[in-house]
Order: sequence, then structure tokens, then C-alpha cells
Amino acid sequence: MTNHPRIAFIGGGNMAEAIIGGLLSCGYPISRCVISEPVQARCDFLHAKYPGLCILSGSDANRLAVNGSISSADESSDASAAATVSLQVNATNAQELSSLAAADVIILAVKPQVLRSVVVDLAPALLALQPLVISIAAGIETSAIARFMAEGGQDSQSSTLPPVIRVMPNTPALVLEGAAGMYATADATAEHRQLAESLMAAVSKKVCWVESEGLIDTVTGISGSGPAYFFLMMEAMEEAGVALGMDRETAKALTIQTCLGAAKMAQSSEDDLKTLRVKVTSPQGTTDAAIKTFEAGGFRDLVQKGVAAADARSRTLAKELGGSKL
Ligand SMILES: O=C(O)[C@@H]1CCC=N1
Repeated sequence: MTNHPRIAFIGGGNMAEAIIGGLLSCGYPISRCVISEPVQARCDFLHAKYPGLCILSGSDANRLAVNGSISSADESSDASAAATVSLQVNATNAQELSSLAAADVIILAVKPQVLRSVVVDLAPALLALQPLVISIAAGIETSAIARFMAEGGQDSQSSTLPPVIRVMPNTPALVLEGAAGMYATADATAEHRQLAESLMAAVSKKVCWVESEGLIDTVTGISGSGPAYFFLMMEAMEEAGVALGMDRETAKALTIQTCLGAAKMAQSSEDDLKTLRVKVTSPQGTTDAAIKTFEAGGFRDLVQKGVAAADARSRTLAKELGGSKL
């Protein structure tokens, strides 16, 4: 990416870290990123891991991250507001911070449960600055985010809501191997879509746009939650190796490399997934014995149910946390 928009991450949890870690590792300038994170221990961790990254904590940190300064609503209490904001920045980016323009992109990376209060609080700044808003919160629909912005921005001069792009990334973004699904509202321009896509593509090998927002719930069920399914499978294989007398380290190493190798083969081969499986499986052989055991135990049905449960949970979250009653 030649142009480096200033990105404010609201929330510094695992997914924000995966995205920011990925961006930094592929050369995104650290001075163009700021994270607002309320938990001090988490700030300390991020500060130690990413020296020089501007990390804000404290009650006004979200607005400071978005605006580059305490918003005008706080002018009367600037001193106390400033006192509650702890800046974990080094001298270089402390100077940067003082001269920062407002953020071009806001990445809402907070838990879905707190998204409403965060967006309502940020709404005056979002309406005034019109950044591109990217939400990675599971389950919360773009219409709900728009409603939260309208609610918090009731007294703003502008009633134009900024465009929202919803993204479901996944944690392998941390090692630049992410997979992400994206949905844009009709008011997002081609430039907004391009910007969001280039940010996610910096940390993801696969970025897919979905044309209906409901499919983001399915992306969540497949690739958002998916890394955990493979970790579970790997845990189970490691345990199986140990149960059969292998030392844990060897069982773990063989499992991980097998998973990686299978994924690479699946990615590079012209064969479909079934053909790849059949090619490993000699008739009446060892793989056949294992596959028959998995099939008899309802493996496919279980995977189907698990993915559907994640998809359904994403839709329920939308109702619980973004419903019109809020
Ligand atoms: O488990 C969750 O709710 C989130 C969404 C996708 C991955 N983690």
C-alpha cells in the first residue's frame, strides 16, 4: 500500500493485535496507527510487544484515538480528561500524536457486547470527521451500527453518517495468513471498499466480498471461528498420539506439519478436496480405517452442526445486541 491512512483501533484485543501486528510486519508505518485499549495490563503487554506504537488508555482514550485530540465536548474538563488518559508513547510518536490529523479509518475491534456504548460515545466525532468505519465485531449488523451513530450524534451539526464496512477477519492475520469476509453498505464508495480491502489484504491471503450481509454470519462460522476448529482437531490428534505412547512434542510437531502440508496441498492442487482425501486413502489401508471410524462417528454431521451453530450464534448476537429495542 503506497498511501498510508491513519488508522485508529478502538479496542486492542487479540483480533486488533493480529491486524496491527500483520500490518506492521509488512511495513505499515507505526506512526500511522493508534490503539485505544481500556485494560491497563493489556496496554502494558502491547506496549512491550510493539515498542513505539501509540497506545491510549483511560476514559477518553477512544475519542482521543479518533480525533487526535480531546474532543470539543470535553473542553471544559480538559485538564481532568487529560489526566485520565495515559499515553504509552515514546518521544518520537508523542510528537506525532500531538500533530496527528484525525483518523481516516476507525476499526471497531471491541466485543460485540460493548459496541453500542462505544459507537454512541464516538458518534459526534464520527459524524464530524466522516472516517471510514470498519467493524470487526461479530454479529452486529451495519444497520445497528448506523443506528448507534445516529443515536449518539443527535446533537451533531452533521447528520450524515459515515460509511460502514463490516469485516469478519480471523486470527491467522497475525502471521499474514488471514482469511476475511467483507460486506459494505450501499453508501460505501469504490474507494472505501478498495481501502478496506487493501488493509485486510495486507494481513489476509484470502479476502472475499459478500453481497448479502447475512453471509457474514456464515463467514464467521467458516473462517472467523474456523481456526479454533483446526486447533481442536490438532489438540485431539496430539492427544491421540500421546495416548498411543508417543511423546507430546513429537505428536504436536507431526500434527502441525501435517495440517500445514495438507492445507498447502489443498491450496496448490487442481484436485478437489474429496479427490485429495481419496488419493491418501489406500483401499483397506490405514487411512481407510481412520476415515471409516470418523464417518461412522458422524464426523461430517458434527462439523455441519458446529459451523451452523456459529452461524446461528452470530445471527442471535445481532438480535441480542443490535436489535431495535436498543
Ligand atoms: O468467537 C467469537 O465470537 C469470535 C467471532 C469469530 C471468532 N471469534
